[in-house]
Amino acid sequence: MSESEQYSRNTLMDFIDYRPLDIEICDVTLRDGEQTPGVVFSKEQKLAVASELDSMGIEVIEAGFPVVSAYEKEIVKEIANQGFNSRICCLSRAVKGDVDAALECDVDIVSIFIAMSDMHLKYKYHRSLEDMLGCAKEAIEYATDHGLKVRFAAEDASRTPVDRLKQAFKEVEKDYKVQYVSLADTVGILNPKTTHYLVSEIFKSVNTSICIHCHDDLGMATANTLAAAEAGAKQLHTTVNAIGERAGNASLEEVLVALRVQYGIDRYDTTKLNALSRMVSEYSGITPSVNKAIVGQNAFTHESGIHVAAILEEPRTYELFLPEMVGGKRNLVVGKHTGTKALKGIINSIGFCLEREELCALIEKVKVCTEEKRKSISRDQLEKMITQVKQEQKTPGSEKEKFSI
Ligand SMILES: CC(=O)SCCNC(=O)CCNC(=O)[C@H](O)C(C)(C)COP(=O)(O)OP(=O)(O)OC[C@H]1O[C@@H](n2cnc3c(N)ncnc32)[C@H](O)[C@@H]1OP(=O)(O)O
Ligand SMILES: O=C(O)CCC(=O)C(=O)O
Repeated sequence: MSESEQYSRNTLMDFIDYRPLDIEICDVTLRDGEQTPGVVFSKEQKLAVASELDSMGIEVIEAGFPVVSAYEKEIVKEIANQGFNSRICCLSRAVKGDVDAALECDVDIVSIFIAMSDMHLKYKYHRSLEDMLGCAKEAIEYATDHGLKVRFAAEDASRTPVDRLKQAFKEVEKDYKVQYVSLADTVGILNPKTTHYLVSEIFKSVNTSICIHCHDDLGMATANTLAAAEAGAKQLHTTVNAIGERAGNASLEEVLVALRVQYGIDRYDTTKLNALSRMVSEYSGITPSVNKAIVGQNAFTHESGIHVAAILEEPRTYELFLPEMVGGKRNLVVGKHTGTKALKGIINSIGFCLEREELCALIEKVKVCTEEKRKSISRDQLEKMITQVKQEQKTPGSEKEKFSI
């Protein structure tokens, strides 16, 4: 570890008793991500995203929900037959027809879900808990009898009594071989503490690996996913660019980078994250906000004079990790908040060299101009300004030209 990396470590982690995480990622971009209103991926697009996820080392890819349409089924089957290292999973209701569709797709795992919260039982199914659990057990039995591995997923788990979840998971565990039980925070009601409590309680009472599926309605999906991992969840669900129902899911980018910089898990190829984000952004038509962590346009963009001056000495002063780690690029912007050191560094980097007075004149011009126009200055505009300043300095007494951007 370099000296600057050492300085950049979160030493507060040393005071907390973290156990090493035993996790895997199940990326659900192609299923929950596609449930974003208006998003429809083509077969080629889903294959391209799956291929990138596979090459990054993502353990499980949820390729779709085959019963949704004939085309969806065809795509899931094609992804399942690519020979990826990632295991391929698909979604299924507790309905024989859905399991049949999964079987036709040659997936490795089928995720059979039911909700067991009073809310969903009453208003969605209009059926009793016993009835729905019976359907789930039948579907699980049918799937396992036909050689499918099964994840038993509790939709709306975060609004389901914990004892009810424990009981249901125990019953299923007793009679069937399921690979995972899954806890979904379907409406994003959890926070890191309640997530930790929920997962710890289930962890104590089951012998099956636990999955966590978080939504971002309160902006806590990534934090909750990590809290779940700390409480013993094995499989963490993510989507690229955090797309998904309503406010989306836990972001793949955030979870992978947090796992790396906070927990030392570095087996995923994070250098592909920015390219993958752009791919999903193009295919989904949804651009991440400029200040989105890791893949947003501003994630490595700096303007403030004090920051840029320090970054020119050592980027880690104002960057938790270097852009190369996530396939990103640093961008130093000239604008209202630019200082002399920053400006000098930036103009030197593009091949200009100014005397002290010229530099002072340039910075004044930059401030006036950006405050008037209320935007930063492009590279071309900067070069023109430099030429103007040089000209003005050569002919003292000449009237200063006003720069317009
Ligand atoms: C939390 C989640 O993300 S869950 C996944 C959500 N994803 C989707 O809905 C994918 C897109 N959906 C679709 O294309 C369609 O809704 C389909 C193909 C799944 C079903 O279509 P339809 O057969 O027309 O049913 P419809 O959507 O009207 O209603 C859903 C039915 O499934 C039932 N159902 C819902 N979840 C489950 C479940 N986990 N197990 C069993 N039945 C379920 C509902 O009770 C309802 O039954 P009903 O028709 O007897 O009232
Ligand atoms: O838990 C799962 O795997 C699926 C459920 C889901 O998508 C949700 O509840 O939001």
